[in-house]
Order: sequence, then C-alpha cells, then structure tokens
Amino acid sequence: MQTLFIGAGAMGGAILSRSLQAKKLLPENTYVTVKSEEHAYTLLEDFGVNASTQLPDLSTITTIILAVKPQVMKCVLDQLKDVPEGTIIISLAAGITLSTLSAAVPQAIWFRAMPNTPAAVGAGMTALTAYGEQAKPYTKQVVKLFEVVGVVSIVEESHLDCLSALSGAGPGYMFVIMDALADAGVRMGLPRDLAIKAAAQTMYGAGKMAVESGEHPAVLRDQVTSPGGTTIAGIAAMEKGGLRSALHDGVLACLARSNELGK
Ligand SMILES: NC(=O)C1=CN([C@@H]2O[C@H](COP(=O)(O)OP(=O)(O)OC[C@H]3O[C@@H](n4cnc5c(N)ncnc54)[C@H](OP(=O)(O)O)[C@@H]3O)[C@@H](O)[C@H]2O)C=CC1
Ligand SMILES: O=C(O)[C@@H]1CCC=N1
Repeated sequence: MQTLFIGAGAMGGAILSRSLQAKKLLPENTYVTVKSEEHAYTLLEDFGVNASTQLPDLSTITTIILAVKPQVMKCVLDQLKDVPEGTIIISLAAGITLSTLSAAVPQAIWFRAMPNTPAAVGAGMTALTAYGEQAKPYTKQVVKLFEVVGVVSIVEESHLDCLSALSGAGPGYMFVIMDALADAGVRMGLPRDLAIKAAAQTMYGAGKMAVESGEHPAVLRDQVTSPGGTTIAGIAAMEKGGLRSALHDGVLACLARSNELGK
C-alpha cells in the first residue's frame, strides 16, 4: 500500500507521525506533499518519508489523505483529476461534502473522516463516512488506518458534520477551559506550572473515567458533588455565568461555520 498525505500540519501531521511511530505506515511507502520546501525537508529528515512540495506519480498511490484547509481544497482537487480509478481518497476537511468531493474526482473511492488532534498521542476520536455502495467494501481498511490514532465511529454524513463541531473542534474548547481553570488557580495564588498541571491532569482523569466507566457524566459529577458542599457551590456560580449555554452556542456556531465552508 502506498499512502499519500496532502498536507501534514496540525491534523495530517498528527496522524502521519503516530502511524509511523506505530509502524502502521512504512516511511518508504509513505508520500507527503506540503506547501513549503522547509517543511518538506523537515519531514524527510525527521521521518524518512518521501516528502516534497510536488505531488508524486499518482499512478503508484493507493490511498490519499487530504489534510489541507477547506479553503485550498479546490486547487488540490484540480490536481487529483487524473488519479487512477479506485484510488481511495479520505478528506479530513470540515464542511466539504462527499457529493462535492466525488463530483470533482468521480473515479475515486471517497471517504470523509473527522479526527481530532489527540490523534497525535493515540487518543483521537474519528468520525468516518463512506461515500456510496462502492466505498463500503473498503471501510474496514480505512477504519484500521484511523484506529492507529484512537477510537473510530462510522456515522452518516450529517452526523459527521455535527461531530466536527463536537469532537473535531473539541480539543480547542478543552484547552480554553483548561487555561481558564489554570488562570483561576493563579488567581488564588498557585504557581502557574502547578495550576496548569492540576488542570490538565484533572481533565485527563475525568475524560479517562468517563470513557472507562461508561457512566453518564451526570452520575460521575454527582460523585464529586456533596449535598451542601463545595463543588455544588462552584458549579452553581459557573451555571450563573452561562457555562452550559456558552458550550451549546459555541458548538452550534462551529457547525454553522462548517456549513458555510462547505458552500
Ligand atoms: N486541526 C484540527 O484540529 C483538525 C483539522 N481538520 C481538518 O484537517 C484539514 C487540515 O487542517 P490543519 O491540519 O489544522 O491545517 P494546517 O494549516 O495545520 O496544515 C495544512 C497543511 O496543508 C499544507 N498545504 C497547504 N496548501 C497546500 C497545497 N496547495 N498543496 C499541498 N499541501 C498544502 C500545509 O503545508 P505547509 O506545512 O508547508 O504549510 C500544511 O502541511 C482541514 O481541512 C481541517 O478542516 C479536521 C479535524 C481536526
Ligand atoms: O477549525 C477547523 O476548521 C478544524 C476543523 C475541525 C477542527 N479544526
């Protein structure tokens, strides 16, 4: 299998590095096209992959991971017009629908994947959608590619867009919350590094607990929240500040932006 990454930034780079580390991709069979010469050189030096600013001979490539920004997708799709029939192409781009992608390169087998950056540490969440009956036999193979970087759910395309706004963008929300918690620690007088360590480990531990126990988050929250105690006082103040509605509105604004990018 010869795999080509087009784009290896925050997201493509996370999947690339983890897959190489896990030896699920071999450097000699992996091609990477990026925009800058400097980045191509670094990829070659760091990973030994075939990295360049030019596309390789596409007749030798079996799977392409499209990891460029939605705004440059049109230009990249133009360059893929002549890929051999049956090439598997997986787009990571937010918003751009499978019908648009497939109309641009109809002879390819199309998938959309919506991973997230914790893929870099093998703790990613990827939503995956196959385009049409012709893609279905290849789904297992594509799932395997993304299982290297975390958990995979096969979903319908409308749900993939919702998951872009929840889990795709989600690490961004989590880091804002983490930073805010650390700031609160500093406000109380904690040293910054201790406050960040405590905030990060607490979010990590809470996420791990939710995933491993399978409990509803409200049940886990109740375990922390003694009647008349301190945590409920904190939660009440946060709710007064609109914590839940801010999260709801944020996720919906993210979905609206992803729909705009797809137009
Ligand atoms: N970041 C995230 O958390 C997530 C992103 N996505 C999706 O992944 C895609 C990539 O996002 P992200 O990784 O954040 O973006 P980045 O800006 O971090 O990376 C973009 C990559 O595309 C390369 N590039 C730009 N133009 C071209 C071109 N014309 N030909 C080839 N390569 C090009 C860049 O090269 P160079 O490095 O040389 O600049 C860079 O490696 C987006 O469509 C986004 O919607 C999906 C889920 C999560
Ligand atoms: O912000 C973005 O557009 C990308 C898509 C999902 C997460 N990050």
